[in-house]
Amino acid sequence: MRGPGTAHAARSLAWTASGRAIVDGVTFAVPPGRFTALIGPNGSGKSTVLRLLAGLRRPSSGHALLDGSDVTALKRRDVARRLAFVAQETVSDLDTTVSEVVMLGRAPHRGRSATTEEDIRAVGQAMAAMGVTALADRSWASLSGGERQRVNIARALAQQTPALLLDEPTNHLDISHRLDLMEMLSRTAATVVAALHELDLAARYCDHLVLLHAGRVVAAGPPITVLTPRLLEQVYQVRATVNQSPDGRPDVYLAPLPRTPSSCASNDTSRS
Ligand SMILES: Nc1ncnc2c1ncn2[C@@H]1O[C@H](COP(=O)(O)OP(=O)(O)OP(=O)(O)O)[C@@H](O)[C@H]1O
Repeated sequence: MRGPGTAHAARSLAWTASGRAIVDGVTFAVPPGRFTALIGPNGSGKSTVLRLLAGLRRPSSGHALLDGSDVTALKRRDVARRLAFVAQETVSDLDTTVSEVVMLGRAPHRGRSATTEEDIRAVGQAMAAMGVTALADRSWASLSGGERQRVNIARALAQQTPALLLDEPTNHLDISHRLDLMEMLSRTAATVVAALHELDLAARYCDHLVLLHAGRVVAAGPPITVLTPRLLEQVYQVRATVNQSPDGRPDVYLAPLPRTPSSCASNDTSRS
């Protein structure tokens, strides 16, 4: 185990919207101090489960546990001292500088009191970790998508929580920043839970995967047990070749399923 990260768990979690079960009977445990990815196709419920774990959504039934307590029963400030959440979308027209955005991560620690040396140190370290120090005085509105993503993650790091919950943190990042981020998340002592689309990165960097499909858990465990050709075909409708690398991690190669004559006919609109 890497460090003193928090323990999170979903117990029979359900969330319903407009009469539709979006998350349905989801149960899994997040190993403390490890890097867990929620994977699954678009609309499978990854963001919803992440928000339920963060206490940002109230389950229709079941429980999201943070160190054994129902997260919705805890005070927001207590939760914000224990977990930082990075959302998928960012507000685009904030009239504020990058260093002010990162300083927002200190709010759970300082409340309304004046900025301390510790706040300044935490903000500086977080900006350095995400390579955004040179952007400190830039206006948020002027940043590119990838720069905003890195600043948002810096804000979460400045919160100095024992857990990081991130919704598609690699969004907008170029390949080198993606790898740097995954490396950092795999090394931190904090518990990390991230919704991810890149199965190759999940295979290489994560300790634990939870595969979701239509709001339910299809499989959970170490990457080698979850990223199997059978499960990937069943959930993503792709053909997967999986080899085990010397370090025991899966090497995943994905290709489209061969098209059957009937699927070709139904997709071909040029003759109609
Ligand atoms: N407030 C809402 N009202 C109605 N439907 C919703 C609501 N929020 C989410 N959904 C639906 O719930 C399903 C799961 O959404 P969610 O964002 O959790 O999926 P996801 O796995 O994170 O998807 P993606 O990979 O596309 O980001 C989707 O079909 C979405 O349209």
